Amino acid sequence: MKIDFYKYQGTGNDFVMIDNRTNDFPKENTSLINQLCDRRFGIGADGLILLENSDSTDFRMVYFNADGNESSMCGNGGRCLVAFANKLGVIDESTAFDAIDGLHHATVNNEIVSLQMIDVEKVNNFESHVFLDTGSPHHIEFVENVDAIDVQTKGRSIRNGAPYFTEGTNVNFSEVIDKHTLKVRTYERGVEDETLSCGTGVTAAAIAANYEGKINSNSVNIKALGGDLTISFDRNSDDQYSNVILTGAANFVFKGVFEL
Ligand SMILES: N[C@@H](CCC[C@H](N)C(=O)O)C(=O)O
Repeated sequence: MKIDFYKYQGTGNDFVMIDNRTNDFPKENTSLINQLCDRRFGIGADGLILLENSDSTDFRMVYFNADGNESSMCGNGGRCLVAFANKLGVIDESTAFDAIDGLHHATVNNEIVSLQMIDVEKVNNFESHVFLDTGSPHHIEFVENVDAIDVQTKGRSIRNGAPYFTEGTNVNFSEVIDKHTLKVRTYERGVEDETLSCGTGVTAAAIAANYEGKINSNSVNIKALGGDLTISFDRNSDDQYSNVILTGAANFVFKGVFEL
């Protein structure tokens, strides 16, 4: 069987996209997904995303990390999937779709996608870090010089250590550039490496910075290794945030076919 795929990237976080409205793709085949995402033996990507039919919205997002396992929400992947749905003609400029963490609204215009993320219900503040869930779990540490951090080594040890253990977490290191701007680097669970950008991660870093009073605005500019993003939000009460919108470029790279 031949399967068409499309490669997309959102600020350097890259994905294999498959239109699975026919349900032909064998999504229980973890080693196949892992191999398709492999940068030497496959197409190469941080994750693989299926666009599937939904009963109540325009489409459903099914996300797999590069290790082949289905995982929690991917913000950059969601933005890329919206651009893909637009390219396929499934949606026009605005959409509502289902993902593992619930309903998402989004708009796409000239490859710029704004994606509404889930509301944040709780921000857990510790002496050395902040932990919160923006659709995926994120540990955030604020540092003086993020370029000097060994994200691979430090991120991996935090991801596997207490209190996260086998379920793990994504790990973000963030430097405050000014009252509106953060630089963020992320070690991603399931990719088990630093990625060039992580949508749910930069969203978590922006909210953590607002919560800790490190930024004083409800619109935050993010500098990730792979490009720039913005996050806006409303702070409803002490640690509850809604209307969280992640905006940035989501670009088609190339398309191809593989054979099963
Ligand atoms: N790259 C993503 C996050 C993907 C999920 C993560 N690796 C996990 O398993 O928690 C993003 O852009 O949010």
